[in-house]
Amino acid sequence: MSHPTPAPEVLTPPATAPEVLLKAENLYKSFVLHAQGGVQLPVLAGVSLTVAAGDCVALQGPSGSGKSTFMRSLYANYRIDSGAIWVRHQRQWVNLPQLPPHQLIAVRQQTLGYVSQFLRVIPRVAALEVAAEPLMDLGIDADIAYDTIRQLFTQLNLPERLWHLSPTTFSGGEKQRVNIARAFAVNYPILLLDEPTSALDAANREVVIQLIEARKAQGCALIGIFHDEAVRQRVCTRQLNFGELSAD
Ligand SMILES: Nc1ncnc2c1ncn2[C@@H]1O[C@H](COP(=O)(O)OP(=O)(O)OP(=O)(O)O)[C@@H](O)[C@H]1O
Repeated sequence: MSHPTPAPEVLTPPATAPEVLLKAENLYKSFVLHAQGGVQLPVLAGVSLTVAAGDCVALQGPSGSGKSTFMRSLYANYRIDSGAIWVRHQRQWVNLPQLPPHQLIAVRQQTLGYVSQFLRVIPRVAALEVAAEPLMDLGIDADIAYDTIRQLFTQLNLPERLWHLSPTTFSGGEKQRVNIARAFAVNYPILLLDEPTSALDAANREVVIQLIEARKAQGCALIGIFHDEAVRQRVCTRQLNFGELSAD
């Protein structure tokens, strides 16, 4: 008598949650106005945020509620009063406020990118060089670095006649596109975006939305301030409301 062959067991792989790449814990930050009688201005009071690969978190809240302060603290531009900012850097967790300067530079070169609203320009340094600098700092071959930037400039519709000029005289939107090319040229695992489309027309806003979507799909963790609600709704997966204490 033959026995029925047991049906093979169907093995479904365990669902794995996206990897957490940044964890801000209980941030406190106040400004002390030394020139105005030492007045203390509390801005961040216990803000926490956990961001995983593929996430895009919008910082939301009224003007003056602390969005930029939080973002600058995440980049360690501002010293926080207390709390921790854990960043996944080269397969290890590092706490940004406690890093010695040379390690902070390494985190900013390899892991944590930042698109500020304003491009810092140096007279006589061409737009191509300004945008290629982060790639060159990583030791990328100059030909590859410049090719990457040419592609991004083309994608961002930055006229070729401007590429070899210093961005000193560029319009706001042209400077912003140089800044975006600079940050998107590197494959940072974490990207901070401070109003990346504020000076752009509709066509270039769309290009930036596509760049952000591509980064999300690659597993980048993004945190941004987007005053443009249409952009925010397209790219953000959730939001951190200032006034609330956490978005874990
Ligand atoms: N360097 C600074 N020194 C003193 N006070 C500051 C400094 N930076 C920000 N502030 C104060 O901190 C508070 C929060 O400012 P912040 O720029 O973080 O707000 P925001 O939510 O980004 O506002 P907006 O949407 O208008 O850009 C404001 O009251 C501001 O005056």
